[in-house]
Amino acid sequence: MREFIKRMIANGLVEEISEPVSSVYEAPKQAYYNSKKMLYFHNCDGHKCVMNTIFDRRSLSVALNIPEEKLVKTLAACTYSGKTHDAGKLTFVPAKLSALPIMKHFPKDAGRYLTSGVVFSAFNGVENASIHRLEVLDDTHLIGRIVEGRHTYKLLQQAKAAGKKLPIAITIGAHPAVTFAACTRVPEGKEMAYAAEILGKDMPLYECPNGIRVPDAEIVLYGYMTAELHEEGPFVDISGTYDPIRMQPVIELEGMACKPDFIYHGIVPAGAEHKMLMGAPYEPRIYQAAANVTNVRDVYLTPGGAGYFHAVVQVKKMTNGDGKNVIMAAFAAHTSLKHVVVVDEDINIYDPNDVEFAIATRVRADQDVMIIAGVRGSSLDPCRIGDGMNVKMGIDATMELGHEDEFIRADWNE
Ligand SMILES: C/C(=C\C(=O)O)CCOP(=O)(O)O
Ligand SMILES: [Mn+2]
Repeated sequence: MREFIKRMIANGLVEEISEPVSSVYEAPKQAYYNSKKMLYFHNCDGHKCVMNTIFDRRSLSVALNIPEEKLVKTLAACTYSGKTHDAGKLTFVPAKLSALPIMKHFPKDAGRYLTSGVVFSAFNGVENASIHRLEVLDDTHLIGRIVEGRHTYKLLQQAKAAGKKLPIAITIGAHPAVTFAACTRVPEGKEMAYAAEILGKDMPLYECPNGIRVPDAEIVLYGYMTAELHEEGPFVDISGTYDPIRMQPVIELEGMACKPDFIYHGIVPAGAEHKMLMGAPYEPRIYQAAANVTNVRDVYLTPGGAGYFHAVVQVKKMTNGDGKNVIMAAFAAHTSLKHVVVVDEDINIYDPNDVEFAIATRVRADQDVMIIAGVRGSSLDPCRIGDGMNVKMGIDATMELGHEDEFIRADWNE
């Protein structure tokens, strides 16, 4: 993380704040409304703290060391083949969460939450790394929002079936490539191979006393995810609305390892960094899936769709009907996607007005709109049915092949 912060400072992308700021509401509120730079607080409850580490495509480009215009294509070409190596054991002291500036973000949140923690877990030789929001219960206990059906949930179910607790470790302030990889739905066990491939180097992993391996980070916690359930939430999540109370697994912490003068990383829910980390990792995945259907040019998860629920896919169709297959490919690649629009190469997918132009002039709703009911969506969608069922919509806003002249906008370069 520190090398990345130095590069962001060198790029003029960091605002350093020396005035004292509270971890309760003040720091999150500043990050929410001041999202054009990384915020580096030098006194957040007396600690160093960064927020908005990745807040737009330029900062993502700096973090991953990939030119901005090549991000989606470069990441889509990854094969999750990076190498890691064991680099020894970490030294821990007893866990004490109150020693960290863990933030309370919104007034009706249930309490303080770790929001940048990458949870590493392993069971029967299968490893996983994913970000989970973690509510603070006391100095040594957290409650994790562990979404049903995802990798961590599956490993916990296996541990419980074997009458065991799931060994876990949590990193705070790892390299952004680690966080980005942990936010990506990659094949089981491949998150750190993806991060190492992005970084272009063999990545050291350090062993915790419970056997879990973690990359370098400012703070490392280790312990066990248990079968015990506790109320978790309410909590403002990606949509900016309060996600409701659910019964979720309790995590019991044993140890904590902090770098001297550690830098804490906080992510304000529904802020720019949250939207980038929830959405950008899915763009290469949708790109890969759409590339199996037709010529795909680019993919964008839009901020208006909370960076997570809406995508625009830009293609050069080979045959009529490709648009509908791209819609289905996008929904398969990102199962929390709710609405997707497929457009041609002449549409600027980063300009909502241009996308709207395509919808306004190239869509006949009786033939170009695909409605899918009874499908699993995101548990974070306030209009979900139950805890995740939903209705999805795809819009094929591409021109009819052979009739492009009727749709292309006039200009003076003809
Ligand atoms: C709860 C989740 C993310 C967060 O807390 O920001 C994951 C949501 O997973 P879905 O599959 O979209 O329900
Ligand atoms: Mn995973």
